[in-house]
Amino acid sequence: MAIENKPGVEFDTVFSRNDSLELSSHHDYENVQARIFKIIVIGDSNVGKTCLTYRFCGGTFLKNPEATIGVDFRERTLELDGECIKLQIWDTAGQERFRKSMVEHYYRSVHAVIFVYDVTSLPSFESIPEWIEECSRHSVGPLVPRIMVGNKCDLRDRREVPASTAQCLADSYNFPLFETSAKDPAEKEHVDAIFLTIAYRLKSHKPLRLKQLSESSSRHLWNQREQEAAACQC
Ligand SMILES: Nc1nc2c(ncn2[C@@H]2O[C@H](COP(=O)(O)OP(=O)(O)OP(=O)(O)O)[C@@H](O)[C@H]2O)c(=O)[nH]1
Ligand SMILES: [Mg+2]
Repeated sequence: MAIENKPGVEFDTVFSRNDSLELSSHHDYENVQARIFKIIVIGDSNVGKTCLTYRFCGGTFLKNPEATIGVDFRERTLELDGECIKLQIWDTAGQERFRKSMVEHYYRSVHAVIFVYDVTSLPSFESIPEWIEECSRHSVGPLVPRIMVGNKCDLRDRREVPASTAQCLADSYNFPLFETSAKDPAEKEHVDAIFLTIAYRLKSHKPLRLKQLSESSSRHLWNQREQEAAACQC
């Protein structure tokens, strides 16, 4: 469950000048040096972090997701204005017992942070300041872009968090706010747009170079072992 990088799950995406979106599995990036950016997705359990990241990287709504243990990795390569950029997305566990040994790894060398709450769960929204604090405690610099996402907008009659309240909180931190649904197919392009907003902001930032990819991959393997060990109750 730890490393998800199956063929067919990662999509290459080309953005033309007018930003219209085109998914393609035929682009050959093998010989292209992609800049790699690490994005972590944080928030209470059950808010839809896994479904959102799966929607972005896999293109579909993931039915019956299990609670994330430690972290799941997904990635998607984008071509922005002719430049190849790889977003390496860390889908973190919301449940304390599944994240405690991993927290240091989540925040290390992160390039952007997405805080997710569920618009139908006031407690998940009220937790956002704690997640923001945790992020700051782990020395994530002020220049690292942060955004807030309210998920499950499709459940209109169950909404507990008014958009205006969420906007006030986002404004108080100076974060952009997006509301969306990982489930509603009509929101698919909006989910893409959220990650695209981050990608454009990161384009001018210092990248994690390819050289570091192998180091980072071995860390993932190590993390996987650590998760397995943590999950073992014996
Ligand atoms: N209606 C609706 N349900 C959603 C949406 N996104 C996720 N869900 C449901 O919410 C539940 C939790 O989704 P996950 O993506 O596993 O939540 P998570 O934040 O990854 O949870 P942890 O891994 O425990 O931290 C699942 O039953 C999903 O089907 C959405 O946009 N709309
Ligand atoms: Mg999850």
